[in-house]
Order: sequence, then structure tokens, then C-alpha cells
Amino acid sequence: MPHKLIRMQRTGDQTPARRPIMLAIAGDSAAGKTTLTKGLAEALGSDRITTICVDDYHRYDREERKNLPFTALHPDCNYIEIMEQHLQLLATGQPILKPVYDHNTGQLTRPELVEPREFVIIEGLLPLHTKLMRACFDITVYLDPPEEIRRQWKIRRDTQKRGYTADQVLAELERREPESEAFIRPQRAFADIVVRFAPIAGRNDPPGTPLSAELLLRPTIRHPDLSGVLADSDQRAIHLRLDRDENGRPVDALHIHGYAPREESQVVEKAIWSQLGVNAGDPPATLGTLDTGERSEPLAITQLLLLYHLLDATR
Ligand SMILES: Nc1ncnc2c1ncn2[C@@H]1O[C@H](COP(=O)(O)OP(=O)(O)OP(=O)(O)O)[C@@H](O)[C@H]1O
Ligand SMILES: O=C(CO)[C@H](O)[C@H](O)COP(=O)(O)O
Repeated sequence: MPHKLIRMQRTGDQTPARRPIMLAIAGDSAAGKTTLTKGLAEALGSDRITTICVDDYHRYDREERKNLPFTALHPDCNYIEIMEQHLQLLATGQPILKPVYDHNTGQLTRPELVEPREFVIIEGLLPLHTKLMRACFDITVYLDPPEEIRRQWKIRRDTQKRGYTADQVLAELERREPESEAFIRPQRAFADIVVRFAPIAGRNDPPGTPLSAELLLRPTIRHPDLSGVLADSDQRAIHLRLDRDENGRPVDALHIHGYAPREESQVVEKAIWSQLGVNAGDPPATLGTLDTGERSEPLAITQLLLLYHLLDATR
């Protein structure tokens, strides 16, 4: 039962170094994992946080993958056992020699030494794939945008930054679909928080309205008491609703509205930031930043809630 062993090791006295707080951010390609991670890393500062993208554990480079009967989403296309070993080492405060995959060239390059800092974020396609991996995390997140939105994000990102044509991206998405269903989406069930950036159904907001966010706050971890924040806001920016999870169980769903006036969302951001007790003043301006240069208040509020969890886990 290796997953039990890692739990024992993390809670026992033998842990050689102070263990970091481990956050997993899982989801399909272009689901927004890097975007979410970047804001957290900037808010905490590079001296406090280590971030790793598990695309680095691809077993084959881009050229080799062209001739394989499976895609980068398949566990057989990734060094899953090495990922498990490395997660255990990081979770117990030890350094790793991490492989490196270069998205610019599609090649595997020289490995790099990574030391876990106070917080470690592991983001990627399969960080919650096995029981042993899941046992390494304090907080687990799954990004679950509607497929149509993820498709738009992937086409834009892969054509602008990874050298693909739109037709190549569409063909690859189709090829990946069965593996997405088999290996990526099942991880949703293991997340403490499921995040969905999407327009609010039935509202017909004008084009350009920032996406809203819905966060399922599962009772698998202790969530912040938002009663003060909710009471202070007039509920246009944010509200909590009792919903049903995929297994039919009741679950809290936090709705963060992209259509709310920016000033109202920022009242909520300030209230959550002041609850964190890290710093006087305003929340870091980098929260909510998209790579298009636009700002998303629902993204900023989501990042603040994850910051709450990271800091709370240290207490
Ligand atoms: N919350 C959001 N609101 C609007 N656009 C977003 C959001 N999150 C991500 N995007 C857009 O989607 C694109 C893909 O996001 P990102 O690179 O963060 O995905 P990813 O999950 O890290 O992808 P991959 O696993 O393929 O590296 C980005 O170019 C970004 O502009
Ligand atoms: O799903 C992905 C996660 O980023 C990538 O497509 C995968 O990592 C392979 O990279 P590339 O498409 O650059 O060859």
C-alpha cells in the first residue's frame, strides 16, 4: 500500500526536511492550469513557491509521438512511476532531478534540479491519475471549462505559441477525445475544488463580458468561512449555493460573476485578502491576469481562495 506509506512518512517523525504544502492543478490541455498557477506563484513570490508542469514527464518527444497509437494524454506516453517517485520526494521536502520537455521545440532536454520551497504547485494533465500521486497533495483542484471554450483557448494558444495550424489543433483534439474521457476527466472526481470558467447559462451577456466562475467546494478539505465576505458584498459579484455533485451528493457551489461591476468584485477581493493576514494593503495586482493582457476578476477571486488554502494549510 504505497499510498499509505507516503501518508505515514509525511505525518511521521522521519521526514528529513520540513515538508512543503502541495497543491495539484489537473485538467485537460488548455484548461487554464498555467494561467491559474502563474497568479498564485506571483502572489507568493519565487522564494516561497516551486511550480512544476508535469508535461516534463512526457516519455516521447513531439516527433516520436507522431508515430504512436496514443497521444500525450495517455499514461503510457508519460513516466507515471517517475512522477510518483518525484511527488513523494517533493512532498517529503526532498529535491528531485526533473526531466524537462520544451514546448517551443517539442524536445526533451537536460534535466534540472528542483528543490521544494514552502509551497509546491504541480500542474498538468495527469497529476491525480494514481492513488499514490493523490496521497502526495494537501489540496487538489480540477479545471473543468466547457469543451467549446477549452477548444477556443487551445486553438488560440497552440497557433500563437506552439507553432500549430488551427486544423492541426482540431485534428489533435479529435484524436485525443477518447483518452481525455478515459484518463483526464476521471480526475475530476478526486478534486477538493472543481473550477469552471464559463458564461452564466441563460443570461445572454453581450460579447466581451468576462467569463464567470463556478467553484464546487467539496467537503474533503476545510474551506474558508466566507460568511463575512458574502455579507459585505451585495451578492452581485459572488454568492454561495447548495448544489448537487456528479455523485448526487449535496455540495457548496461558489458562483463568481464575470458580469458584476469590477468595483464590486474588488470589494470581495480585498475582503478575502485581508482575511489571509499576509500583508496590509491591496491584493497583488497580478492576480486575475490573462496572457492576453486582459483581467478577469473571477480568476482573481479563484486565485485568492486558493491562496487561502495554501496559507491555511501551513497553520
Ligand atoms: N480563466 C480564464 N479566462 C479566460 N481565458 C483563459 C482562462 N484560463 C486560461 N485562459 C486562456 O486559455 C489558454 C490556455 O491556458 P493555459 O495555458 O493556462 O492552459 P493549460 O491548462 O496550462 O494548458 P496546457 O496543459 O496545454 O499547457 C491561455 O492562452 C489563456 O489565455
Ligand atoms: O497537451 C499538452 C499539454 O500542454 C501538450 O499538447 C503536450 O504536452 C504535448 O506538447 P506539444 O503539443 O507541444 O507537442
